Amino acid sequence: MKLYNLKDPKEEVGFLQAVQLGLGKKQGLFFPKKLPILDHNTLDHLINMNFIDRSTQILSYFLNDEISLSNLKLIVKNSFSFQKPILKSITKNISCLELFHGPTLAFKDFGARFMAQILLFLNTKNKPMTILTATSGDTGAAVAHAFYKMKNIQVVILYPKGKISTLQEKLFCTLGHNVHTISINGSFDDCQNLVKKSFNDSLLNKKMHLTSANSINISRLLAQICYYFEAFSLTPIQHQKNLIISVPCGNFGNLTAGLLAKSLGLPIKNFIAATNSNNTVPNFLKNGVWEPKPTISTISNAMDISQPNNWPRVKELFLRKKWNLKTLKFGSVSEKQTKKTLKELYNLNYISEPHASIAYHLLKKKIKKNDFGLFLGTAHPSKFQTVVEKILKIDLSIPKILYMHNKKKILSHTLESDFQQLKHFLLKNL
Ligand SMILES: Cc1ncc(COP(=O)(O)O)c(C=O)c1O
Ligand SMILES: N[C@@H](CCOP(=O)(O)O)C(=O)O
Repeated sequence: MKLYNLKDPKEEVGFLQAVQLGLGKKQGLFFPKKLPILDHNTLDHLINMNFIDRSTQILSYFLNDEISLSNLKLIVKNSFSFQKPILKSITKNISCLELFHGPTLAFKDFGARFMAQILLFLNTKNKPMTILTATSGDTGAAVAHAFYKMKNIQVVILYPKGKISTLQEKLFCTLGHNVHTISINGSFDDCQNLVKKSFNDSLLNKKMHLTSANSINISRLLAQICYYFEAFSLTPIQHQKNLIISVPCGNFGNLTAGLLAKSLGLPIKNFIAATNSNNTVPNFLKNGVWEPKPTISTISNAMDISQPNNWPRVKELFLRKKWNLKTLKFGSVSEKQTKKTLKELYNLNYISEPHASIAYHLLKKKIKKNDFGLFLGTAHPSKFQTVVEKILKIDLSIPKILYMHNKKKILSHTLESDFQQLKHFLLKNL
């Protein structure tokens, strides 16, 4: 697959090169030159396949010029070697697609583990690499666990100090070995900007061979396409033609993957881009003005992002497919409404968490009479134990992985949101 740089379209790279580079020149994102389209028969056939075989097939439409089908199958098998997505019925016409049954209890496991397997496949020449990643809570753990103790790989994770949940922090900041965690006095957007500045620094790049495991990296997004096909396949057949998917959005990687699935031909009727009060995209879709404001801290902390990184990819896809951006549904949900919705879901016998509740609220608001709606369950409620227990006035049972990590000591360093400080730290300690 050839990809071009959205900021400098003359820069073209292959997929394996894009994975290693992360970002292109001028901090531009890579985007596929060709967007495969599947015919009805192929789609029907795919929908009836099992998750691993289908995912291999889907990824092969993009990657068959660089990875053989048998290698790809092995990569996919090793990446998605955990519980596949589950559909939980909430009301007559709304279900939750739970994507949080992987090793770190969030949807990020799909993309992070796929990227790790791709690098493992590539790393035949024992070339050392440093994975530099920013997290607002869940990417950090998924990346740390996917690359933990991997030969020739160092992982550096930046996160906003005091702005992620305790259990999220424990899950990736207690590992040690090749996983280095740094809490930054700032927001997630500050962390993401530090990552981008590092890519621009020739000394850091030369010494550390940097790449990113954020959704900047195209490998993350390709892997995430696969569970949209699973969502479709799990949807009762009579509802498949009226399927609406509500996506809780932060960096907009998940929505981009869903739109890529649609661009392949998966007949998803509509998407809802659901944000918390960090509403740069809803405001843009409303009035056409791109005006990121300072990041606001909310109880859906993993979505506290005001400069969503993948928006240029969403815009490019709409342009390339000649889709009208006005057809994308959207909304921003307040803290008060998020809490109210979490209680509402609980009264429907479903324990959720703030991110998915935001998606559910907007889905309920926008769904039409004959539609069938899915909202994405992006993280396990127990990752937000304190908040969920306080709002619902219940005790949550905690999965073993969180319980084990919670007993361990946090190993993070703290830095200011200052590139020179970070650069000095990296050159000295890694
Ligand atoms: C639990 C949860 N929900 C939603 C999101 C938003 O996803 P995206 O950044 O792909 O828009 C994130 C983080 O990204 C998350 O961790
Ligand atoms: N919400 C994310 C933020 C980073 O998003 P990514 O998809 O670009 O890695 C997180 O949990 O860290």
